[in-house]
Amino acid sequence: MNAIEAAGVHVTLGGQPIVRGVDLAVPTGQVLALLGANGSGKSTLVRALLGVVPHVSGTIRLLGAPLGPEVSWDRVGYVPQRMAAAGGVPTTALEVVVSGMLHGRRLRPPRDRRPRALAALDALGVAHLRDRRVQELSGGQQQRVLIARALVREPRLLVLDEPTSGIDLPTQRTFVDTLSRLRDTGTTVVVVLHEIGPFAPLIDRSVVLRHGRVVHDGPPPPARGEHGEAGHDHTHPHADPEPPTDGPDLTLEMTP
Ligand SMILES: Nc1ncnc2c1ncn2[C@@H]1O[C@H](COP(=O)(O)OP(=O)(O)OP(=O)(O)O)[C@@H](O)[C@H]1O
Repeated sequence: MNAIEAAGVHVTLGGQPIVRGVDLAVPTGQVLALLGANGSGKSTLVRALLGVVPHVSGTIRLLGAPLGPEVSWDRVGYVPQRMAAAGGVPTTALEVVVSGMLHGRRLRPPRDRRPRALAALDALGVAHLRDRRVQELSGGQQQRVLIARALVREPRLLVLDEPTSGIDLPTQRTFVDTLSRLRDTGTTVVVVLHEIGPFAPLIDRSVVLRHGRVVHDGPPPPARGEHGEAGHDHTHPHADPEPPTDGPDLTLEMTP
């Protein structure tokens, strides 16, 4: 079975086409890296796949069910790129992680919530921050709390949007180890990255977006330091050049 099955997905934001006809089938247990320049549509695509932003056309299935209430959301973990403003409500790191155990059909956290949340924080090296307000944590610390919130669900599908931005290298390695263990249990992982970096040993497949379209789908590009190899320029955080804005796409894509 495919953990994600998307066909012909188009997303429009602010009147602009951002995702332009993406087909993506991710088999259960695969670890897929989604790469592309800034603005190429990576975040928008994963948000559409999870129903966070609407798609204007195409079909999406997650864990075998059409996007909607039939999806087993309790088994889907999502780490957004940034922590949404908590609206001034004081929330501790532990409370944020406990919230990861809630979903539409379980509005009360399980009895063992505290040890489970603490174990998840500990796996990311931030157990000592459990009682701190997340608003007062650094960006990297907040990011680790968000990852812990996604892991505590024991997801079958885990989607991470640039999870290691603002996280130091030793912690990135610890996180990659945690992900390896998840992969060994058959979890499907989709991770948006700028650089494959320490993730290299984990990645089974890479998909590169450009102007909201898939321009590469296959083995991961070579690691850093191999400049000049095919695919190299797509994996760096340069801005995606302005896409063609009018007329039939095909013609304009070919305009020099
Ligand atoms: N809510 C929105 N309204 C209008 N345009 C948007 C909105 N959100 C994103 N965009 C535009 O969509 C394009 C793709 O953005 P997206 O965040 O998906 O790219 P990305 O590949 O994830 O980039 P980055 O690597 O910088 O995170 C950008 O040009 C962005 O300005």
